[in-house]
Parts: sequence; C-alpha cells; structure tokens
Amino acid sequence: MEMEKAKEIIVDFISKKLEEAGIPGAVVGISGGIDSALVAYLTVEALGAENVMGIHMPEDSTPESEINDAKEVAERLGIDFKIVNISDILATYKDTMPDIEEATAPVDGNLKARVRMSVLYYYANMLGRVVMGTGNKTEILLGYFTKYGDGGVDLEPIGDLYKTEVREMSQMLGLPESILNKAPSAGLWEGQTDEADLGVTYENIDKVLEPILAGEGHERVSERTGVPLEDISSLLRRLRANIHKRTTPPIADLDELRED
Ligand SMILES: Nc1ncnc2c1ncn2[C@@H]1O[C@H](COP(=O)(O)OP(=O)(O)OC[C@H]2O[C@@H]([n+]3cccc(C(=O)O)c3)[C@H](O)[C@@H]2O)[C@@H](O)[C@H]1O
Ligand SMILES: Nc1ncnc2c1ncn2[C@@H]1O[C@H](COP(=O)(O)OP(=O)(O)OP(=O)(O)O)[C@@H](O)[C@H]1O
Ligand SMILES: [Mg+2]
Repeated sequence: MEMEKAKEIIVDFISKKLEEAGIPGAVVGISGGIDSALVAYLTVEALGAENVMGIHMPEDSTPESEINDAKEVAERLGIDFKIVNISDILATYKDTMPDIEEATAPVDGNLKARVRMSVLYYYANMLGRVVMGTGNKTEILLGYFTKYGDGGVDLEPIGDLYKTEVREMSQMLGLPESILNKAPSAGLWEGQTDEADLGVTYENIDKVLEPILAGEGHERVSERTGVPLEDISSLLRRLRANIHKRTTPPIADLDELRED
C-alpha cells in the first residue's frame, strides 16, 4: 500500500467527518501502544494540536513504562494530556454489584475497556468533542476488541489498515522507538499479548485474511503462505463468531402490524 497516500486519505477523512458534524475537536485514549499513538498523530495532523486531548487511563498495576510512552506521544504532539487512574472505579463496580462470582480475567478485562470508554465519553460530552477509535482492520475483522468498550467510538480512522500496515505507517511517521518495538497488548491482565491470545502472529494473520476475504480457498492460501490450515480455521471461527460486533443491534420488525 502507498503509505503516504493512505495517510493523506485518513487525515482528510478525520477533517471531513468532523467538519460535517460541526465538531472541532477529539479525545483519544492513549495507552502507550501503537494503534492509539498512530491515531493521535493522524488526528493532530487533521485537527491541530489545540483540538486534540489525550487521556491515559492506567491502573495501579500499570507499568511505569506504559505511562511514560503515553506521555511521550502527548509531549511530542503538544496536546493536552490527562491521566485518569481507573483502579478505584473498577473496585467500586465490583464492590457494588451483588452476587458476582469470582470473575475470569476476560470478564474483568472487558469491564476495564468499558470504563475507559465511559471516561472518554465524559470528556467528549463535556468538551463538545468526538471519541476517536483506534481499531485496526485485523482487530475489527476478528472481533478482537470489547463490544462497547474500546469498540465504542465515533470514528475508526485506521479501521482499514491491517495491523502490519499500522506498523508500517507508524514507522513512516517516526513514532517513538519504544512504541514501535513493543508487543501489541490489550493490557487487560498481566502478561497479556494479542498474539498469544489469538494464537497466530499478526504477520501470519494479515497474510491470510485478505486473500480469504477475496475468496481464495483456505487450502490454497495455506499452501501459498505457509500458514497452517488449523490457524486459518481458528481465525475464521473468530471472524464468524464476532460478526455481531460489526453490525448495529438487530431490531424486532413490527412492520406487518402497521397499517399504511
Ligand atoms: N451472536 C451474538 N449476537 C449478539 N450479541 C452477542 C453474540 N454473541 C455474543 N454477544 C454479546 O457479546 C458479548 C461478548 O463480547 P465482548 O463483551 O466484546 O467480549 P469477548 O468478545 O468475549 O471478549 C473481548 C475480546 O477482545 C479482546 N480485547 C478486548 C479489549 C481490547 C483489546 C485490545 O486489543 O486492545 C482486546 C479481549 O482480550 C477478548 O479476547 C456477550 O457477552 C454478548 O453480550
Ligand atoms: N491504559 C489505557 N489508557 C488509555 N487508553 C487505553 C488504555 N488501554 C487501552 N486504551 C484504549 O483502548 C484501545 C485499544 O487497545 P489496543 O491495545 O488495541 O491498542 P493500542 O494499545 O493503542 O496498541 P497495541 O494493540 O499495539 O497494544 C487503545 O488504542 C486506547 O485507545
Ligand atoms: Mg495496547
């Protein structure tokens, strides 16, 4: 993909969508990871630094290195930056809900993502701004995000870039080395990495998703790319199981009861 051109299209998309909405500014959750760093860069280019706010939302257990990486993005871009520690909010949720069992890490993890979404919308409401999404094409296709958590956003500017292309564009823009080189992680529990969760590397995922969506047979894709057939099958299971995350909630249709 011609990355300079792709960048121009995305920057233009952000400016146009906000202009159409009559909204001048945006808030971005900046985690210290590459997707949100790239979105922050592109949003600043589209709207100007004075119209972008970065919000980092660590827990007590978040490594200092993540906070520093998030801060560095904001400093380099010259944007307003807030840190909102969500540990007490999470604890209050859990103390308040009756009859909750010992939840698994993914259940608590999804709550974290939804609390972060609520904080971003609080600032967006207060400031009259939109919430920028940071989902990439690979995550969106596989449903590897929390529904109404990090998936609860107003625009998805990098939603047509595969994860490997996110890296390419981020390198082109000169994002901080520590961000370029770290393993992608949702950061929902200690030691979590995307590639361990998904069971396949992003390089392999991105090699197979496009030809499969274009209709090439699974076996042929597997032979051509060297990605094992069982990995392809597991990705397709994810893709199918998560279609509900890419559509609006279905509405029960009562048309037959209405008179003309
Ligand atoms: N067929 C269907 N039609 C309509 N709705 C359906 C449904 N199946 C499930 N649902 C609903 O969806 C819920 C499950 O979806 P959801 O709550 O999203 O939860 P789920 O997909 O189980 O988990 C989210 C996944 O995304 C990963 N994640 C989360 C956040 C950030 C990142 C990251 O990369 O940064 C990654 C996380 O590690 C986990 O693997 C169900 O509880 C149910 O409410
Ligand atoms: N600690 C955090 N503070 C602020 N926002 C966060 C935090 N954790 C997650 N988010 C938001 O949720 C989004 C989804 O997380 P995700 O891990 O997919 O992206 P990333 O961290 O930017 O990049 P990577 O996937 O490489 O880790 C982030 O891009 C960010 O907008
Ligand atoms: Mg991350």
